[in-house]
Amino acid sequence: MKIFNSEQLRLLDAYTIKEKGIASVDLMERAASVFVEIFSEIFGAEESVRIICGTGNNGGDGLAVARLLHQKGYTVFVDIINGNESADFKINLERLNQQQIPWQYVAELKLAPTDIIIDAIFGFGINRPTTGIYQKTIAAINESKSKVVAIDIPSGLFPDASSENHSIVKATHTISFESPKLAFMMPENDKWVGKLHIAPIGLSEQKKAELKTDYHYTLKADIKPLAREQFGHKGTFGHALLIAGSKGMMGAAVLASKACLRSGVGKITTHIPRDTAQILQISIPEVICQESENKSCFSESWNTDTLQKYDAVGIGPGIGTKNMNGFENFLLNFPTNTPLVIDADAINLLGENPSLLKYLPRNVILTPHPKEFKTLIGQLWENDFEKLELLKGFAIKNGVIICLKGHYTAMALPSGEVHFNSTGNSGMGTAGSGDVLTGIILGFLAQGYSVKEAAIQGVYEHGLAGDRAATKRSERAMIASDIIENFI
Ligand SMILES: NC(=O)C1=CN([C@@H]2O[C@H](COP(=O)(O)OP(=O)(O)OC[C@H]3O[C@@H](n4cnc5c(N)ncnc54)[C@H](O)[C@@H]3O)[C@@H](O)[C@H]2O)[C@@H](O)CC1
Ligand SMILES: Nc1ncnc2c1ncn2[C@@H]1O[C@H](COP(=O)(O)OP(=O)(O)O)[C@@H](O)[C@H]1O
Ligand SMILES: [K+]
Repeated sequence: MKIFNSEQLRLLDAYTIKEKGIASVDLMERAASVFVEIFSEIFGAEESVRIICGTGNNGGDGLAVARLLHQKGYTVFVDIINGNESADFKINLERLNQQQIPWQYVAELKLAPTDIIIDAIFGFGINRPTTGIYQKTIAAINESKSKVVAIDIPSGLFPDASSENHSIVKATHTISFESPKLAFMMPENDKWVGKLHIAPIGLSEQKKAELKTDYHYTLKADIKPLAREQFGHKGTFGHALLIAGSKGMMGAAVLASKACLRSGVGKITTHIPRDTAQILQISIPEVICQESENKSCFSESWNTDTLQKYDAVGIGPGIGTKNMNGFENFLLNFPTNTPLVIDADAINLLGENPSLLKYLPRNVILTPHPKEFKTLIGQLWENDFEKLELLKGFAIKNGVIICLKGHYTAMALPSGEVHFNSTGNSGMGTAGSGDVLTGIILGFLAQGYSVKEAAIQGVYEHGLAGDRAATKRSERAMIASDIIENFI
């Protein structure tokens, strides 16, 4: 799914009205009814609802929502912050009056206790930080004990730029129309957005396909697993090489190897430090163990020919950062066309010696978490929008795919595209989850997925397995092994 900016959403709105010949107020009605459908699945009619509206189209949505909830039997009360009224706002105010739904203009909002507040002050039309009565109202909403449901976007939040230090409504739920806003993908905005729901309102599919954006949100429909050939065998489903582990960190090698096998790969060889094979072999009998001649996981006898025998290579989980020479030697000898996934300490090694970046082969995926990303680029960022620009810049400059892990893992491609992942949960914030991801991506690469498919689909399926694990156990109790067990 594409993520559109506010300008594009306005275009889509206008085009849909023209193409489908529907009045803008009817599109507003559709948005309001989709909102009410989702809202009423979450909250019952016994809960009292106060709807706080601006006077633009977000406020108009609020008025239409008030009327539809009233018709469904909810007790509603509307507060309006006086301002320039949009045409569709005016129509909806008239409709509200016809139904005799109580409302008032507010000068200073004194909130009587209510179960739920619906926030309809500003939508994507916000163009400057909120001040005055708007700021005061937002503060009153945030200080109330009510649950808060934002229409389209929490009021005050900029959809396409950083809103640091602005006054913003703190929503428990955000029901957003048609596509998520870029701001929702940023960890710094988690506290405002709450649980995100996407509500399609039927904007023009043709126009959506035409409009170009760098930003995408991966959903089930975007996932196209490779067909498994009926006559295929372990020799055709790919042979992966994983370089992982060090003394005390063999669990990382175990988790990544097992996840790689579960991803459907034909064979995996796991290259580990000398005298550590027993741990791996007892944990996973299916793995081919290859011990290094030395105590690090880097072999001195590797050359391009030996590495070329594998369909894909993964390096990093649990390797430590002691052997820069070994890593350098590995990269210098790495075959140009073999896909490679680089994780964990291998990323830290690259960060310590950026001159090695030029030796990266063609098909590379890096999977840092934010701390590793900081080490890799050697600088910090002011806010998450700046971090996103740095991520894009890194992918473009180095011609690699880089997956910045987190709640909405961001995958930046050398083309400048960024794909945000929609699956996964906070239960995955547990040691070893990242090793599992490396194993899955490696397995996908070895089976013949392109680097783009392996990154996007690997991250999606990793999150999906994490969501299944959380359902069976709980976000609190699940551990990384549960992600592997729930990969199907
Ligand atoms: N996709 C769509 O295009 C649809 C949009 N709809 C709704 O329309 C909303 C956008 O409506 P509008 O463009 O009318 O804009 P808003 O309702 O978000 O804001 C209204 C106006 O407030 C003013 N404003 C901006 N920042 C301000 C500030 N800090 N202090 C005071 N005034 C400020 C601006 O002039 C802005 O146009 C969406 O978020 C959504 O809720 C829906 O009604 C239907 C379809
Ligand atoms: N709150 C969260 N929501 C969704 N996914 C998460 C969350 N926390 C962690 N994850 C996922 O779990 C994995 C953790 O990786 P990482 O930090 O490298 O762990 P480790 O180093 O312990 O293996 C990443 O894929 C990340 O996207
Ligand atoms: K809003």
